[in-house]
Amino acid sequence: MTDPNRLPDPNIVLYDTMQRQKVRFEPTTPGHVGMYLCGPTVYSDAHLGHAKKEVAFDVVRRTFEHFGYRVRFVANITDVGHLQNDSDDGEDKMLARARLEQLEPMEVADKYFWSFFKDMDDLNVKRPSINPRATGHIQEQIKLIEELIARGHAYESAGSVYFDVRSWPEYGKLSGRKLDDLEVGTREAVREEKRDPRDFALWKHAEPEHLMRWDSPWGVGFPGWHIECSAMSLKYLGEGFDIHGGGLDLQFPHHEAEIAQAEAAGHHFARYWMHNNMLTVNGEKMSKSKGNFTTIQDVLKKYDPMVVRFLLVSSHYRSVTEFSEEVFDSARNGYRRITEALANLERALKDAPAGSDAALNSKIDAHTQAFEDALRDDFNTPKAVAALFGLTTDVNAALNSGKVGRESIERALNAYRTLGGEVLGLFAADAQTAQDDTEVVDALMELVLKARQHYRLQKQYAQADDVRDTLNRVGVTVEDTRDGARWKR
Ligand SMILES: Nc1ncnc2c1ncn2[C@@H]1O[C@H](COP(=O)(O)OP(=O)(O)OP(=O)(O)O)[C@@H](O)[C@H]1O
Ligand SMILES: [Zn+2]
Repeated sequence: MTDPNRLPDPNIVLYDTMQRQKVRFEPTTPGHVGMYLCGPTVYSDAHLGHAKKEVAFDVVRRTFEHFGYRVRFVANITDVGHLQNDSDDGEDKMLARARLEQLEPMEVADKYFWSFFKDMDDLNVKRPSINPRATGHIQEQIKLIEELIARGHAYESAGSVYFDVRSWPEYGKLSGRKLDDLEVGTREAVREEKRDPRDFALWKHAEPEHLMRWDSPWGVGFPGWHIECSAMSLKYLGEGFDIHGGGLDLQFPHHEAEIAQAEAAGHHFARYWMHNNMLTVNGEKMSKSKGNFTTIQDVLKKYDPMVVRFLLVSSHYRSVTEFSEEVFDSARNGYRRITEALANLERALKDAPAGSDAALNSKIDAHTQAFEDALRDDFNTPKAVAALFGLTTDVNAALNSGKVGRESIERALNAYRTLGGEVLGLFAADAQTAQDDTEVVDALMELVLKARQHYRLQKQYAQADDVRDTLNRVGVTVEDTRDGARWKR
């Protein structure tokens, strides 16, 4: 178990997209971390790409908690304002889906909100401390837009309000884009409403057929996509909060717009920016619009959720994760190696002698240290997983060489449960499953070995060898000792 009295670790380093380098994390409030993560637009089932992002930031959160910080993790739900093609015109993604499924827009939002949380629960992603929805924060968004108008950074036009990018020279600082190089993607009609085609919508006038609508100082309308995140992160995390996260593809325009909206209104925004890289299929980003996606639920029909999570943490959050059957198979084997060592330890604990094994203890401590150092260095999960494999090799060697003292077994079990379980989140239901399986497997093996013994006593050696060969084929070896037959895998 993570020590609940551990003092906040001052040596956590993270890659800050804004500063374009690794920097040491220094919290605004000592011992606390405020994190905001851009959540899903709830109009369809989540795919494996979304899982990469959620698991990546779940590990960031768990790492801070492990290192003695109290984390407030805010992740929003976008249920209005995200227009198709991420631009300022086109239909709202929620409304398009509502039409397709013949549902109320809020029914669509709730349906996919719950399916998203079911997926995340399955993947053992911790629930956010606060999970604000855009439609529940219309007042906060209107207030922020009013502040921007008052300061001369936004203007009303035909019932919509736009952010005036020319009034804010820092626009582009996160993504490194120059205003003059930006493409202009909107239709002519929308362009005519804007002073500059690159201005983006803060509030949109709602046509009579538009179902999601609210009163505002500028008439009936709905908020733009970006404004919700500036308003809700500041509301729940306060000025100059610590970390803002999201997918690399959100850097522009979404995060750029979030920063401009908050800072131009006079607020201090996020102090560190973290972005996860993409999950790819044949080298291309998995995405809904490309149609090359596999939903999390479809993946879970075939693979254990903990194997999926293991696959995701086996690559770094800032690296691309390529998705294929082969990658899954190797993740399954890797994950099994670790859970089998855990099960072997649990089995060994039952009749472990008292005492401790100094050599094994120091190996366990060294692997724990390597694991923690890896995570301190920009949440390097592949290196942390390598430390778990190192632990597994040493644990297996010790168990195979004879009886290990109870204290050392408990120390190893604690390392697995803390590092693999609490920090990487890899043993959700499985810690239980591994234990249940162990009991079943033990009972079955006892029966099988009894049957083999019976054949041998009857001098039916061919049958006895057949039992042993069959077990060998599935990786179980049988040893005949003076105390009877023993098996191991
Ligand atoms: N393949 C992916 N790998 C990692 N993160 C992803 C991937 N696809 C989407 N995300 C992240 O999930 C969040 C929501 O993405 P979004 O709903 O736009 O998904 P999408 O499949 O890219 O949809 P669309 O193709 O319609 O843009 C974003 O933060 C995005 O960065
Ligand atoms: Zn956002």
